[in-house]
Amino acid sequence: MSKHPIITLNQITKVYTNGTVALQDLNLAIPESQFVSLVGPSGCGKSTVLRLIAGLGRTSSGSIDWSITQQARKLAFVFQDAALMPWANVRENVRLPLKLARMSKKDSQKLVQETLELVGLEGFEENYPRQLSGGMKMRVSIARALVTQPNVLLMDEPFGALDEITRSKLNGDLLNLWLQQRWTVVFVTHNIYEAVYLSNRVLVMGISPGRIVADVEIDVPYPRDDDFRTSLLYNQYCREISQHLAKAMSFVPI
Ligand SMILES: Nc1ncnc2c1ncn2[C@@H]1O[C@H](COP(=O)(O)OP(=O)(O)OP(=O)(O)O)[C@@H](O)[C@H]1O
Repeated sequence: MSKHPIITLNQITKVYTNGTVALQDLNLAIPESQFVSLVGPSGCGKSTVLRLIAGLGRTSSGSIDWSITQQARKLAFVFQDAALMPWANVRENVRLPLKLARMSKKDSQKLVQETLELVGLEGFEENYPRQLSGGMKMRVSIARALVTQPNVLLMDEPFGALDEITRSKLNGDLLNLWLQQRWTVVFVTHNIYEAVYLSNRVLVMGISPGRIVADVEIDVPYPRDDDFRTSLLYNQYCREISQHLAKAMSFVPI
């Protein structure tokens, strides 16, 4: 993994028009190909960080610097809600961003099929969203992001609505894909175990104002498997992050 930052957030403050200070003086450098997770109490500004990186909304002060040109930047977003078009089958749902980019059906065909195979959706091309489980819908949503061949993947609690077994399977599959493709990933989750399993680095955010309170490197080689999930080291990382989180949460009125 390159240590060279692809994205640098410099002294970012974000105040929404209603006066909410979502982020204050946030500094963060994300190396190319890093898998970084953001965890923190509800309202600490995790989604705001993702949106600002995506260019959806302006910073109130500070800057976001990229080491690659705007043209070379290919960002894709995955949300918790798969937000599929109910009237279109899997293939057409995945083709949507290419269609919006005015790529012809013929040109997009191979790319769509390759992406469907990559995420394990071969054989489901003709299915409609109502015929798919929650996990399969999320696979379609991921495929729709990957079909654009991004170099930065922004994921906002993508597996938050899934049951544990499905989440665990998708975690493993996502890691395998990342190992092949090495996008830079910024992953928001409320789940510490998921964050530790997936990431090179876990950032714990605090609230009022939103800021980074801990930056923990998960110094464990990939591929990571079930042995890692049951290891002492894994539990130590989870405990360390949980303690940072508890401290951050102690300032949250419940
Ligand atoms: N468009 C907006 N206008 C005003 N306030 C907003 C807006 N979007 C977010 N906020 C506020 O900014 C703060 C940070 O919100 P954000 O959604 O980034 O937090 P989060 O950590 O992602 O929360 P959650 O874990 O609940 O999704 C919250 O207080 C939220 O209410």
